[in-house]
Amino acid sequence: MKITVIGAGHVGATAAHRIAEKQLANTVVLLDIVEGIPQGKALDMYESGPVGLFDTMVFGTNDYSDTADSDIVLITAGLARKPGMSREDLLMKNAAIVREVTDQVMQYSKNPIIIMVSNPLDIMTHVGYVRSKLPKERILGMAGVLDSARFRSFIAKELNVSMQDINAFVLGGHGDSMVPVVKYTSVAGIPLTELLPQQTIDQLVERTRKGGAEIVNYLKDGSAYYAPAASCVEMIDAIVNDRKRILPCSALLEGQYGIDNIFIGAPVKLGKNGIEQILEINLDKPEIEALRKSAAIVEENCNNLAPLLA
Ligand SMILES: NC(=O)c1ccc[n+]([C@@H]2O[C@H](COP(=O)([O-])OP(=O)(O)OC[C@H]3O[C@@H](n4cnc5c(N)ncnc54)[C@H](O)[C@@H]3O)[C@@H](O)[C@H]2O)c1
Ligand SMILES: O=C(O)C[C@H](O)C(=O)O
Repeated sequence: MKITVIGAGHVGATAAHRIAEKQLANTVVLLDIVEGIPQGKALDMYESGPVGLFDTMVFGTNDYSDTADSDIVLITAGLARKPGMSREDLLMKNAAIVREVTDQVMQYSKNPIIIMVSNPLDIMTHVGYVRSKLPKERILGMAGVLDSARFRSFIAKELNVSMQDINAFVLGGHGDSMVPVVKYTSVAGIPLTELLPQQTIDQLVERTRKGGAEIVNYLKDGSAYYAPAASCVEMIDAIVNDRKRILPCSALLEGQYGIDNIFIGAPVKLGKNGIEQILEINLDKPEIEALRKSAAIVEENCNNLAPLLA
């Protein structure tokens, strides 16, 4: 198993280290446009092997030929937002980067599974899909696992219970219009609505929607990376170990939920072939409307990018 991580910044480097530590691949390639950074970070990671107890080969490069025949490619290259910015403010610059990166990746790997991370996430996943020409099962975006993890962590803190017992789904686009689905949120199988008053649930939902901005406002010069990297690795683990996990991921919808030809967060079954199924769960009317509204925002941004995608 060969896994390439494009972008040796905060998310990319943290994810590469976790992949190596968990021995999810024999080889991890870390690639960045900046010379020296991927080489130095990868060597540092590799040298942690004897004490971290892993044998994964990790190496850094600026040369795409080193990524040849990758099984999985995680794309984290691009700009991160600063306080006051929305993810959509990164659209044009990151679309140009993701386009170039995807083209380069596909020159050397014929049939990888690509996991997009760069923002604005759902739109960048669309860019990756159009440029890579991969089957829709083999390109997906990471956001729902992260947004759900944030929601789960806030619930665990509020109730003072283990995070392990909390199930939650955040669907929709990875932006302010994301859709935390309270109906399917439970603590050890007990519906959240039986454990917390609606007002508290509403506050946790709102905090989840603004979870990315909360971190950006603390960091000032970049965005979250520990929880994002952990979320990427959960998806990679599901694919590498063919776990058939049901996880919220940005996937190409073709009619599900009344949404067509748009990448957006939906529950998917993730295994060795990538997206093995998109689940169409029963949503209440306000949730369906919120999901479609979220999809409309993604669609509008994709339309703005049409000239760049050609
Ligand atoms: N989907 C999510 O939930 C999620 C979570 C966190 C971050 N992100 C996004 O991921 C991206 C990376 O975030 P970060 O914190 O790691 O940023 P970062 O600035 O720390 O790292 C980005 C890296 O990309 C590299 N890069 C830029 N252009 C490149 C190119 N053409 N080819 C190869 N590498 C290139 C940079 O040199 C840098 O090392 C941002 O767009 C951010 O918004 C998404
Ligand atoms: O908030 C951001 O810009 C980064 C990422 O999308 C996040 O949710 O942490």
